[in-house]
Amino acid sequence: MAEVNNNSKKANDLVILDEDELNQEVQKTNGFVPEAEESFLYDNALVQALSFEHLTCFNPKISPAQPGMNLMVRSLGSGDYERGFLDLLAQLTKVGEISKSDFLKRFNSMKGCKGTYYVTVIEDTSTHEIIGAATLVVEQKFIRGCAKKGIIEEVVVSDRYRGRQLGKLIVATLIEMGKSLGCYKVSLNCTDQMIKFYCSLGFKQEEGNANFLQIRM
Ligand SMILES: CC(=O)SCCNC(=O)CCNC(=O)[C@H](O)C(C)(C)COP(=O)(O)OP(=O)(O)OC[C@H]1O[C@@H](n2cnc3c(N)ncnc32)[C@H](O)[C@@H]1OP(=O)(O)O
Repeated sequence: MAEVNNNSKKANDLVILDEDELNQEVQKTNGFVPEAEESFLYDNALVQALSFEHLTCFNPKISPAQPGMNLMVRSLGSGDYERGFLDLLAQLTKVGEISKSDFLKRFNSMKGCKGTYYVTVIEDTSTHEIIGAATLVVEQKFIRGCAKKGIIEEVVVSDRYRGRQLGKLIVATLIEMGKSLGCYKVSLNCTDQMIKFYCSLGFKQEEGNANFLQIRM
């Protein structure tokens, strides 16, 4: 549900739209959503509540609530298209041509899968640029008494901000988020070169179970 300003009525009239109506409004405006109406993929209170007190891998200490001057760790927002979120992802892999309308359709579809997609970003609040991102996907299972498993994907820090612990910060944020959401484990796959980085955050290669297989379509 979202509140939008309905200009055909009085200027301050607000109406509540369901998901389909919101998508129609987005199409009418070619994807543009005024900043005042920004919505977030998940509740930002979840990030702010995470404690990093027990973590020893940060020197100096930083946390999602205190990531450093002019930085903010939060959920992906509907306005992050303009803040360079996709340009940042392009530093990780191919992104392709994505219009604002495409972005918002995918954003709303993810938001509709409540409790599944936790795309998390770091914003430089002095420039309003997205300079770090990573995704936690929470997979629901039948095994282990209907358990939940977390998967970390698409970890990237802007090349202008690397070496400032922000990669560790965003991954540790998603690990702690997975814990607080009740995941029994969190996994990821990465290149050989990145193993040391992830092991420094507690990931382990399990003997006899460290293979990652795929078919590319
Ligand atoms: C599951 C996945 O998504 S895997 C894909 C990972 N992402 C990428 O490869 C995209 C391109 N790379 C990046 O965006 C960044 O280099 C990141 C996200 C990997 C690391 O971001 P940074 O903010 O630079 O990391 P941070 O400053 O927290 O570094 C922490 C440690 O990891 C090490 N490290 C950082 N990047 C790398 C790397 N590419 N390879 C090996 N080690 C690395 C650092 O040297 C540092 O080690 P130290 O604590 O011993 O000094």
